[in-house]
Amino acid sequence: MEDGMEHSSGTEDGMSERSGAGSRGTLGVAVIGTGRMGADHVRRIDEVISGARVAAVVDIDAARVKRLADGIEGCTPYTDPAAAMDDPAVDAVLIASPGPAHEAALLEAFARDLPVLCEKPLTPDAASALRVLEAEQALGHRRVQVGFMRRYDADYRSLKSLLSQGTYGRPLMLHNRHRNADTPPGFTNAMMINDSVVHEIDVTRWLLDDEITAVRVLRPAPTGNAPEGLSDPQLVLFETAGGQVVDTEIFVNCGFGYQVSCEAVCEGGTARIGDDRGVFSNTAGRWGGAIPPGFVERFEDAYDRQVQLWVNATRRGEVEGPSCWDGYAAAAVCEAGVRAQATGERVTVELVERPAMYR
Ligand SMILES: NC(=O)c1ccc[n+]([C@@H]2O[C@H](COP(=O)([O-])OP(=O)(O)OC[C@H]3O[C@@H](n4cnc5c(N)ncnc54)[C@H](O)[C@@H]3O)[C@@H](O)[C@H]2O)c1
Ligand SMILES: O[C@H]1[C@H](O)[C@@H](O)[C@H](O)[C@@H](O)[C@H]1O
Repeated sequence: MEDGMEHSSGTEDGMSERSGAGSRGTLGVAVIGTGRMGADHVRRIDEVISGARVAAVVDIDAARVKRLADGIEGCTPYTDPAAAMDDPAVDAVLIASPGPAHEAALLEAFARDLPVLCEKPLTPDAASALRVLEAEQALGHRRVQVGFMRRYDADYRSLKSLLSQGTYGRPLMLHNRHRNADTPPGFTNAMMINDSVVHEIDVTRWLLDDEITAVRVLRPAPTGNAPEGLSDPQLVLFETAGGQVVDTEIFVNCGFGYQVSCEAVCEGGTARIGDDRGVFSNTAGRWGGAIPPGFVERFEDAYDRQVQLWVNATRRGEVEGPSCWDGYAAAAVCEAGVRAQATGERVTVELVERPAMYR
């Protein structure tokens, strides 16, 4: 299989510099944060991914990591990320703690020159993302792949290749829809941008190969299904440096399931992904298909491919995929988006000059 997803012992090529990794032939991963996403990555590395194993699990919830580690051979539980990274069985780190905890874990990984797959967002604001970007530059080489997993989804990859090949001519606009059935407790207006729209920020930059320069947010009358204080849905508008306009409907309490779609409007036609997944049926005077309940089901293949390609690249001693620059640029757009949301104004995005390491 192209991405090396089948179970096999794999070949031994260029592992991380941590002693012992090469001779074991399998990448020992510490998963930091074992909640919804981290526990799913633990299962994925344990059951799906080839060439890697879960060497350590880390969470501030000691009982949780003990339970998880008990079910995995050779896996040690930790409550302190730094202690896990000092474990000689750990060659690489997957960060799946909440966004505000990412910076500290990233800096600990840099201090040990360990490769990292960091769940989105890189960090929750532009200043901390810039500190991470500068710390990685100080190492002199890339260490981080950011978990913008939509870049690994088959539909998004098809759309990207249509746009790159110019099949429909120059792209003029993107129309995105991003709907979640409901939100976890404590979900805020800022999280609608930082946690949810951050995916559209990344796919916009990636699909159009351009930076986002300004953001506006419109807030229609909210649904009665949203928790008190949450302005849901919202319409987020981006302008790009090349003059394209991108709209994103973010609706995180739509109630009926998980839907993500993207339509590119180009000079010579349009291309749309995300509407037609799975079995299409006709029965009892109705037609239609199923809507996945959540992101885990919708993007399962993308998460698998993202982690497998990270493991493959890491074992070759390389770093691929979304970079700290992508994480920083997304954080800067998010920050502008949160300001635009609060003020109703058009807010411009300020970026530092792109360092040579990320060109
Ligand atoms: N790519 C995606 O589609 C996707 C989907 C969901 C979540 N995420 C991202 O994954 C990350 C985790 O989200 P989640 O939904 O799993 O959150 P969660 O709240 O379910 O889990 C977070 C876990 O981290 C632990 N934790 C908190 N602080 C910690 C620290 N300092 N060190 C170690 N562990 C700590 C918590 O105890 C909890 O078990 C976030 O960055 C989130 O944005 C990505
Ligand atoms: O953290 C999650 C995750 O990133 C999902 O992919 C997204 O659809 C949700 O809106 C967000 O809350």
